[in-house]
Amino acid sequence: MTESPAHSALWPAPTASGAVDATVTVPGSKSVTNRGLVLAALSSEPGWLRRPLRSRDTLLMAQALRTMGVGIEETISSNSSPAGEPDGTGEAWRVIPAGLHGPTTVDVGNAGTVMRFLPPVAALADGPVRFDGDPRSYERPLGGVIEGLRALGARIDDDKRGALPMTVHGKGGLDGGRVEIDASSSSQFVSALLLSAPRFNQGVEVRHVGATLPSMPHIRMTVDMLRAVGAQVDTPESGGEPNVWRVTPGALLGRDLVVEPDLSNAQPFLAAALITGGRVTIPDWPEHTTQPGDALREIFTEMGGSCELTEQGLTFKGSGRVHGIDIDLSEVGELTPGIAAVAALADSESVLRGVAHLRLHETDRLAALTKEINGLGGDVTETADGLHIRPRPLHGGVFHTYDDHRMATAGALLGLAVKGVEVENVATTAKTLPDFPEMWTDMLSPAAPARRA
Ligand SMILES: O=C(O)C1=C[C@@H](OP(=O)(O)O)[C@@H](O)[C@H](O)C1
Ligand SMILES: C=C(OP(=O)(O)O)C(=O)O
Repeated sequence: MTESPAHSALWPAPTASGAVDATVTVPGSKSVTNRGLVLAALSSEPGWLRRPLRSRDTLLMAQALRTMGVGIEETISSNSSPAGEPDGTGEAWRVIPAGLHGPTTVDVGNAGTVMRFLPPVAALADGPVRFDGDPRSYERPLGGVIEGLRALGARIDDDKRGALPMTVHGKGGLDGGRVEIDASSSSQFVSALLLSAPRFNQGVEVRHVGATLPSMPHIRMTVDMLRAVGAQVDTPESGGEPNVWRVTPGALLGRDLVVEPDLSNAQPFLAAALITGGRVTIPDWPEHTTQPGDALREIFTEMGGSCELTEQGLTFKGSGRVHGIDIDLSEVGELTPGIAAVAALADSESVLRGVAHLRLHETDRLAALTKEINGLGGDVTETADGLHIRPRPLHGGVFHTYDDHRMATAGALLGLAVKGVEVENVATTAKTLPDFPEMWTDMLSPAAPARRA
């Protein structure tokens, strides 16, 4: 299977020579793009995804759907609306649903969204679909999806019991019904079963029975996007039982979806304003969103900045001071590496809590952040469910990334304030933000041109 390239190349992280002042256009959301692709593929009519994210995770998703029979046409123009009118949105993908079929093999890379969202789709296909991916994908939790699908009527051969690689023996449909799963290791188990559920014969009732459930905004995103294509979903928030979601069977509509910028990928740029006491504007920041990255407005304000949402986008200003923070990040776990990097440069200690499940992300993020920040002279300790960060004067050195895009951007952040930081394999940012090194350099250049992704 395709593995992320083993780059040992070192990228000298640029030091900021002063306060940054830039406008940075951030490409589309990974989470929205990959949900949009799955829902469009399951619809009863063609649909459009505009400004999709083009990165390793989303190209793997598109390729996997294609190999199961779905048509995905990529167009890059300013004239790509269904009516042929100029719409100015640039890249657009037209998704043409078709009968899903095997036999085929899906490469999940190390994309949680691909390895969790697609097995239920494969259960609807006619024929076997083999799932394989990067070595790390074998270690990431999948039990809730496998056991959940079995309970709903699917046949799955998982050679290693509860993990990849595995084969889903699709029968062209799935009974569906009630299922209990423990999604404490990943909210994506719940999202996965909900996304395909309108196509299950009986829909689904998913009951989460574990002690904790991370990343609730991502489950809300799943529910919102299902409703936007015509699905009927009952949730705890809509008066249902706690930890229970129900999806009614029914046809999904082909829609025209404009993908929001990825607010979690906006994090390093906002953090640059905070660390340097500068100012960064992110155009197209949505007024309302389910993306967890929206929480950065509050989190980085508490850490010493201020922000304003205008027609130009979100403008975040640093004050020249960076404060530590004591915070439960369970809802927004994917923001942890960036927050940890900022916290290591703060004027007081930080405690980051509620993120034990990060040990099973792209890498063990708690161990990796501790080791790499301490390798530069920091003082970070792992707790049972997070990190305790005591800022210390840092020095240069190699910041290892463990094939984790968010480790690479965390290293770049430290490099802004610390001379001689070299980020190993910055190319791993291709998972969700292939242009990161170029965008970072542009942000730091005196002219700081506004880039259109
Ligand atoms: O559903 C999604 O799009 C995601 C859910 C979260 O996963 P976990 O609940 O496994 O943390 C998040 O960390 C990941 O980056 C994207
Ligand atoms: C945890 C992440 O990704 P994945 O979708 O692979 O779980 C992430 O992007 O921080």
